[in-house]
Amino acid sequence: MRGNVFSTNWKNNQSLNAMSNSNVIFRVQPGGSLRGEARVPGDKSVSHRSIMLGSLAEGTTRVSGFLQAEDCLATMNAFRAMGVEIEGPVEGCVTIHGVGMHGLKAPTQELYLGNSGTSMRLLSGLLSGQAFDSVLTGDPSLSRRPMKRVTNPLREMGAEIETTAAGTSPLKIKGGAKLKGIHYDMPVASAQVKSCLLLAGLYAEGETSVREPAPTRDHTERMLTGFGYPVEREGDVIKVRPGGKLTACDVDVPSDISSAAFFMVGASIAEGADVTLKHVGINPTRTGVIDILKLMGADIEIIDPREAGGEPVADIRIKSSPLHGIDIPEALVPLAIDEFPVLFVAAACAEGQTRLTGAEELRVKESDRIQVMADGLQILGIDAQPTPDGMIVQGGKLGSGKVDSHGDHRIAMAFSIAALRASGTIEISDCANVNTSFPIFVELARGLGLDIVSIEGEIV
Ligand SMILES: O=C(O)C1=C[C@@H](OP(=O)(O)O)[C@@H](O)[C@H](O)C1
Ligand SMILES: C=C(OP(=O)(O)O)C(=O)O
Repeated sequence: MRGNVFSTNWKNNQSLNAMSNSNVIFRVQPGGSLRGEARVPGDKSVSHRSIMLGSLAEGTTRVSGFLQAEDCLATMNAFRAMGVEIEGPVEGCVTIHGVGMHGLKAPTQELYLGNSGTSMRLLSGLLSGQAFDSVLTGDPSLSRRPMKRVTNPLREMGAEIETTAAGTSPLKIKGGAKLKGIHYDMPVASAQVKSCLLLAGLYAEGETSVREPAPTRDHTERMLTGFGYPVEREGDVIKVRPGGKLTACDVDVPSDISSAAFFMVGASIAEGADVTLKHVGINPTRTGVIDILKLMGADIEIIDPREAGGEPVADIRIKSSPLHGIDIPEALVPLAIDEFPVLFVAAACAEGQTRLTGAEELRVKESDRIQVMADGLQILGIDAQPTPDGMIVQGGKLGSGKVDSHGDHRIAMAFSIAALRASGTIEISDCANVNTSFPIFVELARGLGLDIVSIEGEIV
């Protein structure tokens, strides 16, 4: 069985991906404003977890608001390849026929996870506890991202995982390892590492506990609880024990605050803007972007806070407002970790200096988000100085020019938003990966008033 899994040709998957990555260029005309109401697509983190826990549950889980984007579809395909029957997605609805904690089947080929760090890191924990072998692969960006942060503690638990010499994927996970619970003090504040270990802990002997150095998104803990699996939290330590079961339930996925963030910044910086974003997840472990923008002077109103599917949600109204530079409090960094590309754009449009520190994690995302954003802002005429763990940005006048997103969805969308305050056209290359988290970005942004088009370009 193992030979079978390990010998399949993962390069096939890679070349398929390379073909679909033709140079999609976003061309955005300067100025204009954003007005109206919109519902951005479902939360990526919650969507991934709904597939994982729904698959391991007993019974049928119905998910609504599921993010139909490449990253979450990669997770879905992985579970289908392990024998789980999943219907959809159709208009955000997915039906998962759970197979129970021990019902996954050996995949007959490598599990290709595209661009998705969340899929790879969470699955590495879950698969370490299975009886069968598996191999996890990804696209060139994911294949460069650090995996020792999960493989080291998993090996401490008894997992048998092979990586490249650099500690990157492919991850070859040997089935049948006897896992034992450990206590792990996480050196970085990472929800992916925490979730990986908690999922491995469901299959380990004894207690698994994880200490987070700062609060990180807690969707795994909330959703495990929602599926009836006991999770304990004592201060900054989260604990699970084996032997429980997951019971299928309905999951209502809120809109992704990380996608909403582009329009929060856009509406703040554009003259005369007034935007309401509907049904956005406002889990306190995700709302750093609201806190940071408010500290910069943004006009943000939280309307009708309520609960949906175990997660707090609200409508969010943002009106244009002059922003000023701040020193971003380090405690907010993990709570806004995916929002810094667009927050750097806010900083470029703010009066005075904005300083980010304590954010070295940004260097190991889909791209080096510190360097890539600083390079692009400099091309647009902004004084943006990268530092090892952040950036110093002097607010100024955004010009025009051609910038490279380096295949990073959040960089592509952040520079699109910058056009609202630019003096000329901004052209962004390598934007195909916007499909990983926000496939309807161009359409939705146009609906709110951004003058953006997506064109096929030559690969130079
Ligand atoms: O757990 C998750 O769903 C995520 C955690 C974060 O990564 P880290 O855990 O690496 O900070 C975030 O950047 C990513 O987009 C999604
Ligand atoms: C970092 C991100 O995702 P992932 O780690 O899942 O690739 C992101 O979406 O910004």
